[in-house]
Amino acid sequence: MPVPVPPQESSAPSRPSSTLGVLRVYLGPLKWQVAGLAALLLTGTGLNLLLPQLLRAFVDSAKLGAGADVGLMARLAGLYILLAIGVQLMTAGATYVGARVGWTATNRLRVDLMAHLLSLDMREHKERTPGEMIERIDGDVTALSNFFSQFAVRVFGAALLLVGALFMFFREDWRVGAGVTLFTTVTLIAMNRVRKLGVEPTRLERESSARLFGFVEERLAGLEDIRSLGAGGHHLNSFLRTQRTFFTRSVNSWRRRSIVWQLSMALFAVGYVGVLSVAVGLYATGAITLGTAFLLYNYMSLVEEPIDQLTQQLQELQKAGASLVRVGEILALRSAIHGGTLELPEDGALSLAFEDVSFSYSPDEPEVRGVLHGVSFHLPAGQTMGLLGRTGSGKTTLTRLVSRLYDATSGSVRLGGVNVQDVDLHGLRRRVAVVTQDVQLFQASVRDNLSFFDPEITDEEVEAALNEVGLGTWLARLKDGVHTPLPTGSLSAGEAQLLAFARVMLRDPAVIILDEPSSRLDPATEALLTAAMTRLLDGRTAIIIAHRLDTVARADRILVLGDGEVLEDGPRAVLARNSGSHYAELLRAGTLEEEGEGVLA
Ligand SMILES: Nc1ncnc2c1ncn2[C@@H]1O[C@H](COP(=O)(O)OP(=O)(O)OP(=O)(O)O)[C@@H](O)[C@H]1O
Repeated sequence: MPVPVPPQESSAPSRPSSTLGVLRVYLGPLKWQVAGLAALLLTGTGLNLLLPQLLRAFVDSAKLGAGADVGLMARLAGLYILLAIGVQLMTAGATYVGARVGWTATNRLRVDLMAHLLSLDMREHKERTPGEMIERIDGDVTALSNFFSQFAVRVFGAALLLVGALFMFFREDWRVGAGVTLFTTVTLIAMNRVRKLGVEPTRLERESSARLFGFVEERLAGLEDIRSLGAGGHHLNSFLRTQRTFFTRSVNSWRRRSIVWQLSMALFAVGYVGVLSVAVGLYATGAITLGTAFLLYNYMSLVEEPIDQLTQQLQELQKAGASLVRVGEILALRSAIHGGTLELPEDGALSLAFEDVSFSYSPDEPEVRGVLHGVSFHLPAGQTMGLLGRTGSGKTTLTRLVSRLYDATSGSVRLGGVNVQDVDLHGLRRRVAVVTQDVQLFQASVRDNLSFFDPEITDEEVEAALNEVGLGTWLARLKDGVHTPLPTGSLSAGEAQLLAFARVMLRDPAVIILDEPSSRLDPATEALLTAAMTRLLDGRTAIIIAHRLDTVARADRILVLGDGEVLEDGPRAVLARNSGSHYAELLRAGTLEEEGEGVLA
């Protein structure tokens, strides 16, 4: 089984950005299925139009009374049944092929969109909420899927049937044809106008529904806080208000929408009366047979169905159009971060250097002050650097530049002497591991959580990594070992950190960036973490955003950041001896956590 390779900015395949481009790329390879669909629809429509002709022949033969050819009538009835079954089979086939085309095209589009979003750089992600991204991948693509799968079948099929039925009317009598065509045009225009009345109320209803779900999701996520603050009653009241709005908007939108079918029923009642009156009139004058009168009535029902479909689908068509534009916009986004061609060595630690690095989250707005200013340091291979600084001084930002979540606005970041911008991105991210305080766990087995779903990593390797970070006894308690599902939220903060360490162990990176947990852990867990950290950092280059003196004490070097500038950088032992240094001051204060901010300010 091939190992899934995470999408990279540099290797992202070129994806269509225009609306037509999206259609061409995703429907193009399915051209034979689309052709098959058209054939099924055409045949089905043809058969459908033939049925009333058989009915006419049957009625006209029956009218002859005793002289009727019973054999012919039986054959006509048999043929009618066969054709009716044929129509049903064609319709079922067209629905199946349509759905298949729709799902195949949109599944590919969904995968491409997902891969594209994963490959976009952090700047793009910060500009959109995760909810918006989910709406693009799910909501818009589902709208498109409906469009691909149903539009062809419903709209194209309905249009074919309508044109066919009108043609048949003209064939029988051009005056009837002209009358029904006029009726069809007026009905289509009127229903379209009326349908528009429902658009805004429907939008408001959907907005309320989204708000209701958003409300529930947010409150469930913050359940602990809500309970501990005793805010349950307040939130329930807000929930009732949100629900009431949803209800009133739903009723309003239903009322508006119901006008459409009420109008449709009224118009068709008029249409049927008109056609029947004409048919009866023509029959009375002897211009047509009774069978033809039946035929006209039947063709009228073949006009009603497509008009209903067409007006219904028009709204879907508008929705799909808007989705197609939005999907095209997302696919047109290009990551500003591109990988280079150089490969980092596969083994061994690497030195890390910042050379006069400045960085701003908004490089296009010079009036916004950047986060890092002229940062320079050199961390020899295999050494650990303790990174200190008060909140907001730029510590996390500095580490983000190493794995190229962002690129320096000026200056360069070098790994093993090579500018990170010249290195292949996939390779870079494989060699640089980041452990944040906020460990992300997935609804998957322990094994998959550690290996990131890489089947090449064996169970034994996963077990070894867990044992190495001190989670051996925890693992022994699990029912199915590494295959036990790991429910989100089931781990303590310390265990989650240790799992994150085990993940890094499995990857064997050259550089480790570690944002140490700032929350206090119990002494036993701290001891475990410290031991695991020692094993993790052994023989690797590391930056630790340190919150505790213990951790800093293990660092070879110390760098103190203040407002994005290097306040102090040097070997820890030297700084500790220099009583005037920031670091020595911190040591005198006794703890980094409680008093660090005051000292570093
Ligand atoms: N994605 C972002 N977009 C814009 N500004 C950001 C972004 N991330 C951080 N900042 C800003 O950059 C500055 C430095 O943030 P950073 O997270 O690097 O600080 P820090 O030293 O790691 O702080 P802490 O110790 O609280 O984690 C802060 O003013 C912060 O508001």
